[in-house]
Amino acid sequence: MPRAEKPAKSVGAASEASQVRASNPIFNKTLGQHILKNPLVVQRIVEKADLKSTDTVLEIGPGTGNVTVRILAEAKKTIAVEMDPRMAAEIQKRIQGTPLQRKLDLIVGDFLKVDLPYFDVCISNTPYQISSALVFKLLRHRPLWRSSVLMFQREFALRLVAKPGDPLYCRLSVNVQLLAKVTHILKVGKNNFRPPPQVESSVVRFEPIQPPPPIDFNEWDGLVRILFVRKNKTLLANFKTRSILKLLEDNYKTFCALTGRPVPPDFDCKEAITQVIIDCGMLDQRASKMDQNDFLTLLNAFITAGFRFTS
Ligand SMILES: C[S@@+](CC[C@H](N)C(=O)[O-])C[C@H]1O[C@@H](n2cnc3c(N)ncnc32)[C@H](O)[C@@H]1O
Repeated sequence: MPRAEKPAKSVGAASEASQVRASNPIFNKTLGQHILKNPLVVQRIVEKADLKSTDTVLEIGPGTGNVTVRILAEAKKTIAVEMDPRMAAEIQKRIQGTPLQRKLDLIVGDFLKVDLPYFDVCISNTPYQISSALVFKLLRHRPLWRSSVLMFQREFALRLVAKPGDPLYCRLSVNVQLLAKVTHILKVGKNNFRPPPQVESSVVRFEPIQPPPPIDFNEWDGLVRILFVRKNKTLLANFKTRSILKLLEDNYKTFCALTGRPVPPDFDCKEAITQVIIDCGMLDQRASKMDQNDFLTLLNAFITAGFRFTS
């Protein structure tokens, strides 16, 4: 994987960032190349990342470097992963011979395929076509980082932050909120980009939950997937025999005992929840890995997904 050369130069000040101008390449829409042309939006994004001068920043898709030069001016080091070699050449040309050059480590490759190094903060005007995979790659990266400030298509951003009861609440919301605190921080209109995309955009800030919840993420995702796929089904219709209900009830009581959760007087939900647990191979001893908050998030997801709990 080629990396940018790093000749020794002195560290630059913030004002130098604005003097380093981009040229005008032909943009490839299939790679999501919509360059942020409004310096005020760039500034807001970088401000929201609360960078320290000691930080190593990961930038995904630096493009021609409009965001990169700002980050370079504030952080100790920037690792930028860019898939398009033409863009990588642009950014190298842009900072060549400036004090910013020695602080950039440019990786030319697909973000979804590269091994990520350590970083404190991630900032990106993301390529929207890989939004979901990008988010989960970041959230499952170890060691965990401090925060990420990322631009997405507006609807995707709203799904990230949606709460139970919101029509946009979905598997993505449940899974992301299990792993991070997510906040919508800025709406960005189409005209702030060149060329303008067809959709509106939003900036979202992530702070990972530390320590990460002690559950197997793939098992958890399996549960949530079933919740949303079976939307509007009557759960009791899924039970082949009534005898299974006794088994499920025992499982549920074990689960409550293990997690210190009182068994609710209205017991309808437990059948549904335990069924999901069983469907995913998470019998009582596996379920004990979930804590009460995880369980309640799951319960909320269940109800929001439109399950009816009676026959
Ligand atoms: C929306 S543009 C952002 C450009 C620049 N950061 C800005 O805001 O002006 C997305 C950038 O991500 C790059 N890109 C697309 N897919 C990528 C991938 N899988 N890995 C790394 N970079 C990618 C594109 O070439 C493009 O430069």
